[in-house]
Amino acid sequence: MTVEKILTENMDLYYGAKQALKKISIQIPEKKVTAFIGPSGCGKSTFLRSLNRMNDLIDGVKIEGNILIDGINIYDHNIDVVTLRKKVGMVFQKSNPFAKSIYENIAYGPRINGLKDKKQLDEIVETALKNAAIWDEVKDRLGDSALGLSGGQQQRLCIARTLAVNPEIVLMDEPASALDPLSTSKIEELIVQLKEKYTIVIVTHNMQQAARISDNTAFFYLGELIEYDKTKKLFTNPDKKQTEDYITGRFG
Ligand SMILES: Nc1ncnc2c1ncn2[C@@H]1O[C@H](COP(=O)(O)OP(=O)(O)OP(=O)(O)O)[C@@H](O)[C@H]1O
Repeated sequence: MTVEKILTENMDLYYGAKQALKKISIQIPEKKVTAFIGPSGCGKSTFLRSLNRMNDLIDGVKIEGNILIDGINIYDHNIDVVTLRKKVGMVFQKSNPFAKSIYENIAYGPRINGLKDKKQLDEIVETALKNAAIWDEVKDRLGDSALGLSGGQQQRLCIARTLAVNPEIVLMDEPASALDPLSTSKIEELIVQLKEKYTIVIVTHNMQQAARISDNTAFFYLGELIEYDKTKKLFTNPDKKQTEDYITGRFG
């Protein structure tokens, strides 16, 4: 049975006077990978960022409609955004490790949440690095700078850093687009493993990637959600002509 984790109803988003998202209604299931695809500028990242209120940081953004996570409207006035962002973590296109050791990158989040016990921190660091499939590559050099890792390793480190604060949802904005094919396939394998424990929502420009790793795919175009279905169905037998034109490479 699939359990709904995220639900939006008639969500509109404006940057000043410009409407970037129009009446987005979607149900995103728990512990699955959901991919957002569509041409550049169609609103995928904007929508993704709305799911942990990252757009709050941009002046002039206005949101209407509902965004519910576990049935709770995340834009309610009594929502604590810091707690929300712990529950809904985010990984960006460009890996952004801190200029600190590998260990400190992972321990940072739990520490600012008040954890001081060295043994517990060690355990969290190890588990997060294992869950992000990078432990074996770094276990003998946890004290080295994270900046000495390869691009693909840095991205898995950033995923580990996100996992270390125990999120339930991980939002990923083109997490592999800056990586070589081998690192990309490692990230893809990792994403498929992560859905055992986490709800994953990923923006990708790469349709093959969406087809390989996601359970459900949403196709956005000009700020609208055109079609949303099981990935297999959407890529083999889409209902809408615009979806078909996009996935067959006729535009975008
Ligand atoms: N901070 C901002 N201020 C004003 N307009 C913005 C801002 N961020 C995005 N937009 C606009 O909102 C629309 C949607 O952009 P968004 O980045 O969400 O699209 P996208 O589908 O993720 O594109 P890409 O695939 O190129 O990243 C675009 O027209 C963009 O110019």
